[in-house]
Amino acid sequence: MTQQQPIAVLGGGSFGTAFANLLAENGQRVRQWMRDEEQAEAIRTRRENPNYLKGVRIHDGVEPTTDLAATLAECEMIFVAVPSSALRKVLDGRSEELAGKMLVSLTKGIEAQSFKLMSQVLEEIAPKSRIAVISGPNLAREIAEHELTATVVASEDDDLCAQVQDALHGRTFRVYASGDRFGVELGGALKNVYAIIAGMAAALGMGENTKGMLITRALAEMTRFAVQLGANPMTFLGLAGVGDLIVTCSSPKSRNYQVGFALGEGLTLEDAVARMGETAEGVNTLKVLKAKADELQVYMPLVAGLNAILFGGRTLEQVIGALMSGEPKTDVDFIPTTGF
Ligand SMILES: NC(=O)c1ccc[n+]([C@@H]2O[C@H](COP(=O)([O-])OP(=O)(O)OC[C@H]3O[C@@H](n4cnc5c(N)ncnc54)[C@H](O)[C@@H]3O)[C@@H](O)[C@H]2O)c1
Ligand SMILES: O=P(O)(O)OC[C@H](O)CO
Repeated sequence: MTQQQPIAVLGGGSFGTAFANLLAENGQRVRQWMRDEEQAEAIRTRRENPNYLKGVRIHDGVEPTTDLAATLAECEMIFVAVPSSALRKVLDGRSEELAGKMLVSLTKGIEAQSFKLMSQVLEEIAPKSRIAVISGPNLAREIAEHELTATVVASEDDDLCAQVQDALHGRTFRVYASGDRFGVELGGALKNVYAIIAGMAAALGMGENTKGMLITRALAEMTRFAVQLGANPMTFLGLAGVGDLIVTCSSPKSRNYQVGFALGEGLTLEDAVARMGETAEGVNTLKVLKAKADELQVYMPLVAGLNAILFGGRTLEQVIGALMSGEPKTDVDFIPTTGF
């Protein structure tokens, strides 16, 4: 009998660890690649990641490894969970090793210079591979602790979506499919910026009305931007849009929210990021998003306001004042009535 082929997860952080465990709990053999041999050895011997998701037992079906070439050679389905700043570095030059493989990005970020989403970077690095993305309201710790969770796998390749659904579906994890890879991935990247703002608002003790306004106007803003780039606005009404926006803007477990909270408490951006100690994609996304919104002339007052506070020397009070006294606007003006 042939042995079932292992599945790879690239990344030794919170999300890579949560996904490796999820797959192993579904009966898959998993190779979790990470760069740090000390961390891999600790997982091998203690069955716990020493740096992330403390207290979560790593399933025996997860084999940590630092051998990337062997991992890519052995696995057909490869989940990528390294930060956006590292993805290109990790896989560049491996086009032939990745040819024909199923590559699924879990990374929610935008490349700084190119404004490419991570699946677009994967496409460039590995043009002969099959590519999908996963995005949704998916806090790593909640997945690892078996809170009921849903996500979206998006690809133009229906068979790939079905195979990913098959690998991930379990008692506590449900996977919806979508053909809108760009919209799903863009939603996951953009919401991180608004989670920083929501964290700031929470630290300042702002009310529930404020939270409702913030999340709804954030959805308006990100959808307006996405439509300008040609995305389907309906995708933003799904799990990878409003679903992820709600969880990330409401939860102190979100690292982007934590950075915002620390900023609201008066820490500098540097100290806020250092105190949190994990990846907060929203900080880099904010910079590239602000530049792109300016270039495309898309009205994004929340992005502009946060950018002015973090990089423009404005105070929070000044920005709130400007946002509240802006010219009157229409409520739902961001979904075109035709064309989609
Ligand atoms: N944690 C979550 O709840 C969650 C949920 C959904 C999506 N994501 C996305 O997953 C991606 C990874 O986030 P995370 O939560 O695992 O981050 P993390 O901070 O928990 O871990 C990042 C990991 O990447 C590794 N890394 C950094 N640079 C590297 C490099 N050059 N080569 C190899 N490894 C490198 C680090 O050593 C660390 O193990 C992010 O884009 C994030 O937005 C995270
Ligand atoms: O911890 P964050 O802020 O990176 O958010 C995690 C996930 O993206 C939530 O879906």
